[in-house]
Amino acid sequence: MSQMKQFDNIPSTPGKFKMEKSSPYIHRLRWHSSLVKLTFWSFVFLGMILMFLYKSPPSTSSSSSTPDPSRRSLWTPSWGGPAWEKRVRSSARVRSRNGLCVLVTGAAGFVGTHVSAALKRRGDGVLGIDNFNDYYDVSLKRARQALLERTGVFIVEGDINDQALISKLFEVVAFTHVMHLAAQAGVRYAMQNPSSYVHSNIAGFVSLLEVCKSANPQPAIVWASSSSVYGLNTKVPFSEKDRTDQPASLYAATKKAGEEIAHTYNHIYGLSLTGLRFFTVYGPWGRPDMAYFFFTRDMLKGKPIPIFEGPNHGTVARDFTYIDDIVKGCLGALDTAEKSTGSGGKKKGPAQLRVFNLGNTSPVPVSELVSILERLLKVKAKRTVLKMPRNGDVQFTHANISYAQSEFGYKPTTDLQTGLKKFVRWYLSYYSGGKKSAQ
Ligand SMILES: O=C(O)[C@H]1O[C@H](OP(=O)(O)OP(=O)(O)OC[C@H]2O[C@@H](n3ccc(=O)[nH]c3=O)[C@H](O)[C@@H]2O)[C@H](O)[C@@H](O)[C@H]1O
Repeated sequence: MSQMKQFDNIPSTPGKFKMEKSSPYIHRLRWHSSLVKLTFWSFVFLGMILMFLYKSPPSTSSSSSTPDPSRRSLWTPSWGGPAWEKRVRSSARVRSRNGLCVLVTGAAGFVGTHVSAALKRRGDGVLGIDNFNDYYDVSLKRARQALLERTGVFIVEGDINDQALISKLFEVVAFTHVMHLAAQAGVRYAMQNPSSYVHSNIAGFVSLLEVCKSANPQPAIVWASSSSVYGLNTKVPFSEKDRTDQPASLYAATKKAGEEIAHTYNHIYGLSLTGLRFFTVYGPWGRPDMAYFFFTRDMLKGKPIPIFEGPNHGTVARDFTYIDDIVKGCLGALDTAEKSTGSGGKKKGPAQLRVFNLGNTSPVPVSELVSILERLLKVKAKRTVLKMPRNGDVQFTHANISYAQSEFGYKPTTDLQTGLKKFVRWYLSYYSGGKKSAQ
């Protein structure tokens, strides 16, 4: 303590320290005190170095992580080390004969959670990765993570733009498949934060493909495109053969870009790539930014519900698709994905390139969705009819699913009434008793 006092007396700004003429005794005293100071600071410095080495992951490569610059980063990269690798290996271990070994990106997301759980249930090896960004309520993502952890799925916290991390995962596990679901979703939010779409849906996808093309063996990749690529098309139902060159939102444009990028990596490197055009997926553990979710929340709070209508009071409708049907489609696409043909970054022959609609084939007007919710919640909605804003929305979507049906027997079986019933049951139990509040 007395020693500390001595140090306290030393001016902290060396430039302001005034040297005085002094006696030899004082000189000796100063010299002695300098030695004590030097020893003390050496220990402090050494301690800091040891602390730093202890805290940092053994792999130096994590320092190259590049979280989304446009968004508050809620995770600190911490990966690597024997214990971490053991968790990665154990989560990805295949437990059934001929099972797949799948890296699921966006595993704490809505579709990612359901697909990961379904794969794990069949005995496939599953490892998740998610950056836990704050686009919507992070606690919901954490709850999904906890759910998956209970089934033995480990989610690595990291960004798909972190090539060092993804490469490390491929070093530790020879994934046979990648289910790529990490994305910046939402058609309207693109007006507020355009760069987050470029970061996740374009740069992130390219980063992931760069690692996949160099992996040995290369995995087969199934990834989430979107019904929004049909943009301003008016011919229904939407078929994979239709044009997709008039997107109505930046979200749609980045998904369309993803389809072109997939073509390139398939062509140059022999990567097997399957894009799935999801049609307004809904269900338990869903995304709070989607209409069915926040309509439910706001109706329960007695708040008004903005219902969009098209020109001339035209109906706005969606081919709402229940999550379990989407999961079956994802598994079907994974199971029928052929192997990539390249190795070590070199193409050896032509590889599979596919794109499928995964919809429900029966569009429902948004006003009808609200009526179903009214019956299920036993609440009268305060409807406010608004003109559909020109910020990314399209008036209707309707999938032709015959291609997915013929390739892997895709056949949706859940109508909106049944699916919403399951969603509402989940919603009420998840947010029960005011323990958690929907944001
Ligand atoms: O298929 C997709 O690829 C996309 O599906 C989803 O987009 P959308 O179909 O637009 O879903 P969602 O916002 O729930 O609006 C549903 C309906 O409610 C109407 N809607 C919406 C908001 C509102 O305030 N009022 C309203 O009437 C609105 O006009 C619409 O008719 C995903 O979010 C997107 O990430 C992507 O996956």
